Amino acid sequence: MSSADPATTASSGRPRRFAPAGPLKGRIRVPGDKSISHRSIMLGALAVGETRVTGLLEGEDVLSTAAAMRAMGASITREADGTWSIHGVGVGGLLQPQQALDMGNSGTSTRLLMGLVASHAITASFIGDASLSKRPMGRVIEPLSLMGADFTASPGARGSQTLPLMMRGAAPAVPIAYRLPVASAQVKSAILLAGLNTPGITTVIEPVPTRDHSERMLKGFGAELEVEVEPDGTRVIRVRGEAEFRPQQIVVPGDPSSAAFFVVAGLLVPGSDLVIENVGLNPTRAALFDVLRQMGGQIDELDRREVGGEPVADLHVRHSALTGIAVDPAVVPSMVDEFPVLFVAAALARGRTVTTGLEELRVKESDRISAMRAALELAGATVTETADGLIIDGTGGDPLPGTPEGAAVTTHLDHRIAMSMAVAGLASRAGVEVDDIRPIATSFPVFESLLDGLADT
Ligand SMILES: O=C(O)C1=C[C@@H](OP(=O)(O)O)[C@@H](O)[C@H](O)C1
Ligand SMILES: C=C(OP(=O)(O)O)C(=O)O
Repeated sequence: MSSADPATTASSGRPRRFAPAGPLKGRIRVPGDKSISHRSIMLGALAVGETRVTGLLEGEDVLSTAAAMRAMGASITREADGTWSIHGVGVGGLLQPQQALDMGNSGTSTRLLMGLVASHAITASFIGDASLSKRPMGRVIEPLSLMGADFTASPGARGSQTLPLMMRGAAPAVPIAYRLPVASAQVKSAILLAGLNTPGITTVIEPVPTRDHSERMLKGFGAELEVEVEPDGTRVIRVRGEAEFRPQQIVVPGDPSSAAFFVVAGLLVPGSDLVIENVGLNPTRAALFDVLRQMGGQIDELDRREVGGEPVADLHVRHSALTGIAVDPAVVPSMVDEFPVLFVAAALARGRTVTTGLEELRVKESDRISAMRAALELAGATVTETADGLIIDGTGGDPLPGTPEGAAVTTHLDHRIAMSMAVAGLASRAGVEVDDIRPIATSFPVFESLLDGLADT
């Protein structure tokens, strides 16, 4: 979604009603993992020679990353069979972009690319859509400024720590040892990426583990990176700068955050029995499936294997009677994007589900705690909002009433609210009207066609 596109205003959204469905049956394959796709393009763009990527997610967020890396000198093309070919510029070789980098709706693109630019002698302006322009960038501005980068708020910014922002990188940048004040893989990755072109050793101290795709992939490309785990679980990640990258052949596994919508739909819609193939199950990502199993969800892993250095399995999901639980806040980073759809599962469970420790959800594409409270209430669920989560009293398996005639849930340019409420619609009596489904294309462009295909069979 281009930030220059006037259609990004909520008033001109594309609405859709998601109607109750019959059993979901069959086999589907969800697109590639968004986090891994972003990183394949960024790291491929730093390797001299050809990196080939199969299974890349061709969602708008990843395409924003690709456009930005092209603007900074990489050659990135898609071949007819869907393989992506990347010829990079070498670590330290990024070129001055001639135009503002349009990050669309993507926080990952913005924060990770700021990391890359921070240790190059280039200046870049970052712009984004209305949702991204509200999101906090102070969390990367602080460490990257310590490394020597300089940030200037542009006219029109809401504050000094939101887009549009102009940044001037520093070469040489200064290596830092930085303790993450917030559990964020984006902040961790921004610092590690900045460290690649920084002399010496850059250290990130991570008290609460977050997704580790950057660490895995940086090692694969040849960076000298080590992770030390302290007795209390704190991870100390060190990367040596002035790295030389070897181009890679990357196979991107299916995105567990996209599979999540079909897993919950399969659990909630009576009679469903489906297999979702090739789902990435990296332990730093897969906590939703464990939580749903604790609630009584029948989710079996078939043919567990490795794809592109990540654990993968096919997930067999059957309709299940769910029971509410208190979700352990320790799992939050390993399912941070899956809470909106977990709330939908909770709305149909028997008894109460309590979630805590979700402050970070308030600074995603929307405030996902309050957006989901409002959306579920409109669909007839019983929900209480707290400072750091939702308390949901489920129906015990009965469908939700659905949205009243003439009313639609508001998605606030947030793909995960739109898809979660689509799932709620399948498990409702009257259907759920969603005000704007266009944001779904940021992470899951084939969501509707997969859903409609399953419901037809
Ligand atoms: O590093 C990544 O690829 C991501 C990290 C998470 O964000 P935070 O680091 O802000 O938690 C997640 O919400 C986002 O969808 C993707
Ligand atoms: C938070 C998300 O993405 P990003 O931060 O990249 O916009 C998401 O996909 O749910």
